Amino acid sequence: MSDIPFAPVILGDEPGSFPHSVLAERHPAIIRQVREAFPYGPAQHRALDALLASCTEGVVEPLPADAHDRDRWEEWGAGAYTGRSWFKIPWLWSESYFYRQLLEAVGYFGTGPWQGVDPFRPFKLAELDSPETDEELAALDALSADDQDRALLHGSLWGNRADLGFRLSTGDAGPADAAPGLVADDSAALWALLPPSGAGTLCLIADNAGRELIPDLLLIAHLLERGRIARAVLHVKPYPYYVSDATTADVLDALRRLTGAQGAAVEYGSILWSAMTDGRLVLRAHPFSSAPLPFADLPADLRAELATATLTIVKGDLNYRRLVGDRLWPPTTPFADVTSHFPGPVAALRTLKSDVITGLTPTTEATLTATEPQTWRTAGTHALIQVRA
Ligand SMILES: O=P(O)(O)OC[C@@]1(O)O[C@H](CO)[C@@H](O)[C@@H]1O
Repeated sequence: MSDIPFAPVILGDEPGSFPHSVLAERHPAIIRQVREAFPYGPAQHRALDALLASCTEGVVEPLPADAHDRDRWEEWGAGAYTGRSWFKIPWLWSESYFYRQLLEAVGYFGTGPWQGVDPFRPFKLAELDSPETDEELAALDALSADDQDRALLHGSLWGNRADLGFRLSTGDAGPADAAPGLVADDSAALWALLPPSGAGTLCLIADNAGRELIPDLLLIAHLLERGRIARAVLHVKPYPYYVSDATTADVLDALRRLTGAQGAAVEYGSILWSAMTDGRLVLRAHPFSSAPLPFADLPADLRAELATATLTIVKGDLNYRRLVGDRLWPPTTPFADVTSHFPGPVAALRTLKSDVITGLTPTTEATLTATEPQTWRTAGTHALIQVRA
């Protein structure tokens, strides 16, 4: 990465900027929603009050002395950021730490009865049970064999619009815009890495549960069934994160949703069920998956594992920020340059929901800037498929 231009790390300290609005508005809204979603007791409400005060007007507070992951967070930078304003440290770090502290407040990591209760589960289940999910599953019945590659890839890509944290503060994404929906499309390179009769392994670093995870699972089932891969490793979060990020429990809920559906969805569900049973589909919930750090800092074990993959698909906006670095790159910075640290071939499937962007052509950047100067980076109305082989 030495010959690529310097780009500043994104902070949340500029009023009016997207990162500032996430810290100042989205996080308080998430605390409010979580508070209303469960009959939490007085101690949990007090802890949520304290988190609200800390994250809006206060400073980063340390984890409890006996927190199981206190040392890990020290390694991830807690020593440097404790005592500082949430707005004046890297935005990626602030956001991740917010979710860690929110789980602390509701007792997720405690030894009491709320241990392991996902504060976002009601939102995730509502989405999984929605009529939109029914429609998306029913649409599988109409897919011809020739359409499946493209439709399932695009289903997984645009499924990334279904992000509950995003919708909490903005409402659903709007209609398609003047500039093309796809701002970069390396799908030919992606398919070239996954030829029929492939014996390789796909790693998919998942993003959201529900209406994003279902199409991710459908894509995996399709690739296994078509023989484009022999094995898949699905990386999920070790604990609830960014409201809707997928955990193991969410994968199981999604799988049950498929097997309990009708038509083609059931067949996809049973492909996945048997692949999990016989070891062709493996789940991983590595602690680094919810680390506040870019993928350039992958720990050695995860780096070695991803190095063996035929292809790693990195889903979603947050994972894109971690893949290329959460920095204000010039939009035409080559994607291959900013992902040269990654241990193997990598594809990003992402709808644009934050300021980070790389790999655009000058023409695409100019069109977007001219037609949608305020919104193209963050509104979730554009998407990209970028590949570094
Ligand atoms: O990773 P995802 O689900 O696609 O998006 C996560 C997101 O909604 O959260 C961040 C702001 O909180 C942004 O990176 C992005 O807009």
